[in-house]
Amino acid sequence: MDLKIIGSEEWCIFQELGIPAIKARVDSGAKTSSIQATNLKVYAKGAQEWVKFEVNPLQENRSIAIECEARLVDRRMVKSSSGISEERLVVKTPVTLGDAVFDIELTLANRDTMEFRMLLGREAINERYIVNSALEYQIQRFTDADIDEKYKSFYKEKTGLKIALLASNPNLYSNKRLIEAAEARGHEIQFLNVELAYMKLDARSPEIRYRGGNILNEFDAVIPRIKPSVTFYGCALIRQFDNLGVYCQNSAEAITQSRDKLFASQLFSKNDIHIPITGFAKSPMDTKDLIKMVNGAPLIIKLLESTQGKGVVLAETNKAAESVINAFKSVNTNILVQEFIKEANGQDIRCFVVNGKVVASMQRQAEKGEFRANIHQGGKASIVKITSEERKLAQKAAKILNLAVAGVDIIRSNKGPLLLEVNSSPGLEGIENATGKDIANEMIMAIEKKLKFSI
Ligand SMILES: Nc1ncnc2c1ncn2[C@@H]1O[C@H](COP(=O)(O)OP(=O)(O)OP(=O)(O)O)[C@@H](O)[C@H]1O
Ligand SMILES: [Mg+2]
Ligand SMILES: [Mg+2]
Repeated sequence: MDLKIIGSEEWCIFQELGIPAIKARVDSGAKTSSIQATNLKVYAKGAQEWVKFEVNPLQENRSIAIECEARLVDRRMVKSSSGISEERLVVKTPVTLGDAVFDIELTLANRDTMEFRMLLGREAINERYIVNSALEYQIQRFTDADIDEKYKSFYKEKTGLKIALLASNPNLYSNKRLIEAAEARGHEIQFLNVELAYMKLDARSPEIRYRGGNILNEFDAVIPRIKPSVTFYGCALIRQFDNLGVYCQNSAEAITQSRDKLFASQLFSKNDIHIPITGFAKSPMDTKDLIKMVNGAPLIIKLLESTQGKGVVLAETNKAAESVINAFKSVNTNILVQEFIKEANGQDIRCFVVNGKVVASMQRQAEKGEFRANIHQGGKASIVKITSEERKLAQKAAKILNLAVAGVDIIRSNKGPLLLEVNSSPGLEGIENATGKDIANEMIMAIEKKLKFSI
């Protein structure tokens, strides 16, 4: 029999799979051929089992994913390099090598760390070819221009950005508004539940996958809306998106910093941003002096990690302050002790900062008999005109924490405006309703601007 010479690398075509060209490493050390495949789904087609899978046919390019389907002919256990046995699916489909077309069995390798997206094994080579590993492309040679031409139709023309909304509840007002605003501007936006995404940490091919194995690799930007209870995991995910080159509207570092009231307060005082006098101590032995230090009762005690005003307490007398502080300490809870700004009369100001500018602001008035102005504590929002000092304070605070989107809370005191806190996922409902402004749209436009995308 007259056997053809085959080199160490060859181009294969899979007409039925819809793969116009894929470079294979000829590997006589492997029995069965294999192809890189992700998102595998087995299904029944009549009496047969078939499998759907995606192939990224070009090396070092995950932007093209071809959806394939082929008949499942076997399931085999293979030992991975880590020694763990895994089941691999084997499909059968025709392959074209130059003039020859023949059926080939392919193991679906569910990983994309392969340098070559395909390996051509002995079963396919034997009785057809003689391998001369000193040579390449003996069957067919495709130039870069040939490959560009073959894949031309796969490069979709971009009409908008692909944005991921990384949050927990798609039905929240803020999340619904962000989805609406992105779509209104012609972008594609996908809701991702923080807790359903998972990561692969690897220097060569880091990944983020989502419930069911889908690889998330097509996003241009992420809007993080991380609730406090998932800060740790959410920030790890944001860092992973960042590592993959995806723009994150607020960085993991910025979110982490802003969530730690003590750390944020230290950053503020270091940068000459005025806050109410604040004390922090570990030992209960100097509680009396701690109270004196912040000008005595009435004073405010705050849990380090609190939201919606839930962990903020007013102690009216020194005695009350002392027992509350020591009670928290006895259960090892970190708290801040803060002078009470009585003259604020239960009011505070929320400034919504986007890309360094205050885009809206509102005043919140606490319910009668309550000092906390939080909407969740029954506070009422209204429109307010802020002073230029307040505007500068809000913008500076967001800048110091490096937050592109921030809800900056300010309290008006006899000493002038004081910074209360900065929120990295400020709610949209209160401020949009109070001001009538389209803040969601501002946030989407801010992403376009950062990515230099014009619509
Ligand atoms: N030192 C203070 N003096 C007077 N009032 C204060 C003081 N600190 C906080 N408040 C009031 O209590 C409210 C809640 O406080 P703070 O914003 O620090 O807590 P929070 O639980 O983090 O709320 P959120 O993150 O939801 O805005 C403030 O909006 C303000 O109305
Ligand atoms: Mg807060
Ligand atoms: Mg607050």
